[in-house]
Amino acid sequence: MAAFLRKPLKLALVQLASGADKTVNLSHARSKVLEAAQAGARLIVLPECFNSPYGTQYFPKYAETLHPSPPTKEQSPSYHALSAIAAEANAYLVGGSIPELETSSKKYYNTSLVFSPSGSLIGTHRKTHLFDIDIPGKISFKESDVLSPGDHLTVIDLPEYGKIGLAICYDIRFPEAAMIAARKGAFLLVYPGAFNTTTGPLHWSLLGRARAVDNQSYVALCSPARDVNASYQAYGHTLIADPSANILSEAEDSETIIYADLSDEAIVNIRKGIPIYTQRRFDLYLDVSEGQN
Ligand SMILES: NC(=O)CCC(=O)C(=O)O
Repeated sequence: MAAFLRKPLKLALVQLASGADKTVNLSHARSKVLEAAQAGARLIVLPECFNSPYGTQYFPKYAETLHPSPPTKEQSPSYHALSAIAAEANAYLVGGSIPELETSSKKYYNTSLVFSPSGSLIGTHRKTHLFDIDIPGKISFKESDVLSPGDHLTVIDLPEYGKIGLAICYDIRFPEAAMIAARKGAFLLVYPGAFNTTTGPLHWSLLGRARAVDNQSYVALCSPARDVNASYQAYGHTLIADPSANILSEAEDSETIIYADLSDEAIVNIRKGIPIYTQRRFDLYLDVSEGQN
């Protein structure tokens, strides 16, 4: 069986505490990413909306312009900070997500930027499924009041290691995207996310483990730390599941970094033992990865 993960990889997820001041958030993210790199992590992940509070009222205020690429420092301080942090850490960096304003269409997106250890941008993902829910008496949220959905699924090649699938938070509820990334060879599915204290306890861990067991891939969910004074309280519980859907590491709700050592053997062994990859019945149902480039 071909290697999915070409060599062992230490993964770090930073459950970052951020507030209203973007400059402070960027500088705090830098110190936590460097701490993770110092501990040996070579792939480091930040949370959804890592440099701002999360909420529709905040997206326009914190939005940055990413096109034409590369943007200027004025257009996107976060782009430049993340690029510099990745280079300083000498690690791959999934820069959580930031609100993006595409000036030509005047549309806002929830966008993740991924940088290589040399600080080059190697991938982006615009959240494709917007978080529009209404659970009476509990939580009502409508990202689509402000945001537009992305129109691409995202798989990124980390040359020394292999491929990762990247999506954002609510995207995890749609198993097709994860399955497509895994069938394209992703060893890891990464979700910067910010579930809340209603749906978090219900589904966060379940969804992480579900995507792992469906796809026999590693899964990483990276949340902001909970801020009890925020209008939207993130669930926290950043976690890493292995390809057998065991939780390798899980945070509580305060700021922390969690780590896991990923290996190809864990993927190969579960796929040998429970060979769903060769048992699918595409004569009975569609292969969702068919036709996806
Ligand atoms: N930021 C998000 O997309 C939140 C998703 C969420 O909480 C959910 O239950 O799904």
